[in-house]
Amino acid sequence: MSQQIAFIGAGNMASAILKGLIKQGKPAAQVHVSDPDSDKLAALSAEFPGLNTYTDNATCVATADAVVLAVKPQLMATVCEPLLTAQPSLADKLIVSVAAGIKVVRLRELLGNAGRVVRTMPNTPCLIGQGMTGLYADDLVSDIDRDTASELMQAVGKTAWVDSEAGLNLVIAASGSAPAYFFMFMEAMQKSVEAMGLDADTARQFVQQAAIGSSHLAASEMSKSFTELTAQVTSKGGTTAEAVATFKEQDLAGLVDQAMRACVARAEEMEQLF
Ligand SMILES: NC(=O)C1=CN([C@@H]2O[C@H](COP(=O)(O)OP(=O)(O)OC[C@H]3O[C@@H](n4cnc5c(N)ncnc54)[C@H](OP(=O)(O)O)[C@@H]3O)[C@@H](O)[C@H]2O)C=CC1
Ligand SMILES: O=C(O)[C@@H]1CCC=N1
Repeated sequence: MSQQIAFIGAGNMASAILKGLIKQGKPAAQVHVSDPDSDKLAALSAEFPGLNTYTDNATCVATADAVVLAVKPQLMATVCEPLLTAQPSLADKLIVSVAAGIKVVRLRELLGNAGRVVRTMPNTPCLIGQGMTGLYADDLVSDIDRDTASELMQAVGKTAWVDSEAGLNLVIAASGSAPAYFFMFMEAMQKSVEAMGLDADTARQFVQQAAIGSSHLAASEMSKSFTELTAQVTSKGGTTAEAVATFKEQDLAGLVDQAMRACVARAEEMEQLF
């Protein structure tokens, strides 16, 4: 990717993607990033000499071929407004949004009918190159632009396209927000064994490594369903069976379903708000 890429916002997601790109060999001089926080920009510049940093978004996008919008959804309209008059026009650039709950049609409206808009939904494991990003674009977006967006997000993990925009809200529930669910589950496990007598560091080490090992096992055994992988652990009359029975009695699956549906409902609500 020999293009000039601009990031609006230097927060978690933008800095993860730009770091991934530069670590993959993209010259820092081809990367531009803007943020109101000059300390954040200085830290990135120190890490990546040659990186172009700005506190003015319009200047940041001026020479860019692709612009990554990585601000909070609540701020998107405010951030886009001054870009409407940017020269050259954003209509000539590929726009990649990482924001939850802002549809392509709204992004186009905010950006003066810019046609080349790709929506993406990454997750925080992008920070260590282990992310998963869902992408969506409509028929107005060319294969070349789709490839550029895929390449961009592959700098920080795996990617998959969804063929309807509503599918991206399901990606939020399944992947974008999902690290939080796993961390909460791990924390609950850690707290429980701590309460029963294990020290905090040891508890974390065991819970964390169990999660890492289980994820890798699932990924290396794609022919097995999660039910089959659970059965592999569950000895008849043994310990796991008791834990699994408790989860079933308390309807863990129902609780997870409720949480996932709440996540999707909020994404849909945000589509009306921002
Ligand atoms: N966090 C996550 O797990 C995921 C987030 N997303 C999406 O990514 C987007 C960014 O989230 P995330 O990276 O977590 O958020 P962060 O708050 O870490 O990053 C947003 C950045 O935008 C900066 N900013 C604020 N105002 C402006 C402005 N006017 N111009 C330029 N930059 C500005 C913020 O600066 P300051 O802090 O100084 O206000 C901050 O550095 C959101 O839209 C979210 O929906 C998508 C998938 C996962
Ligand atoms: O919570 C959020 O709205 C964002 C989108 C997915 C993860 N974080």
